[in-house]
Amino acid sequence: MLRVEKLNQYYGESHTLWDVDIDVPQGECTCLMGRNGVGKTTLLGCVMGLLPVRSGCIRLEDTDITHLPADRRARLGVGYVPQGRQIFPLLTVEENLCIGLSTGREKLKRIPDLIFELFPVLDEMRGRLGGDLSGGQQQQLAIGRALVLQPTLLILDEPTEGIQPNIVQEIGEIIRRLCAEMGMTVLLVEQKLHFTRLVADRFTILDRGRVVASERIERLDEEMVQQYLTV
Ligand SMILES: Nc1ncnc2c1ncn2[C@@H]1O[C@H](COP(=O)(O)OP(=O)(O)OP(=O)(O)O)[C@@H](O)[C@H]1O
Repeated sequence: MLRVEKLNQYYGESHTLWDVDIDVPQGECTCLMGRNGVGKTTLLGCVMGLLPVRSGCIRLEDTDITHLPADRRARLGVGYVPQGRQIFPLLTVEENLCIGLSTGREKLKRIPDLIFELFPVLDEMRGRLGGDLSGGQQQQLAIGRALVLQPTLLILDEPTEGIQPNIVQEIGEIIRRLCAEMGMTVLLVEQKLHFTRLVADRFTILDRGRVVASERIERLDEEMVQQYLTV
């Protein structure tokens, strides 16, 4: 579904991603892992079209998207939930959800019922300001807002960061449903190991901008955890 090949990225003269290859199969959840600063968010930024790449290739199904602007990628079905959620605190829940409607692949007129089915709390809080929601509810809103565009590939950057455990569990179950029941493809950055083992089918570990492991999640062993993930 998504294939990144020999990707190199620089911030100025600083070489950040080195010949990165990653394969994200259709209908599965792939987790990008690694310690702080290894390049996970940078890689997501490249896939989303928010950062230019120096060389290499990014393919979405049969389309080479390496040099397409971010809005074209969104229209091709790439949804993004950024780190820190970035919801609009002074807009209501409903207004936050509506933001993406007109930029979708088809011009959608209303928020799909699925969003409120997945996140009943957003239905209950439609009229409340985004800024009044708890951190967990804001994360649900950010995921809901990305789903309004009905993406085929959903990208999430640390969706459980700073969130209470019961909502972490709920978000995990929703990601599983998106893949298993709706055939959505998910690429996620996550640091919490137990959450990763719960939701991911596959993992890729980055270390200092390079891919050092790419396997099915059952193959994530203690040695890799110690070598590349433990701080
Ligand atoms: N805008 C920027 N300009 C220059 N260097 C940057 C910029 N953003 C990130 N970096 C550097 O690029 C490297 C990779 O950062 P990145 O945020 O992609 O890592 P990460 O694995 O997502 O880390 P974290 O888990 O802390 O979010 C780091 O050394 C970081 O300092």
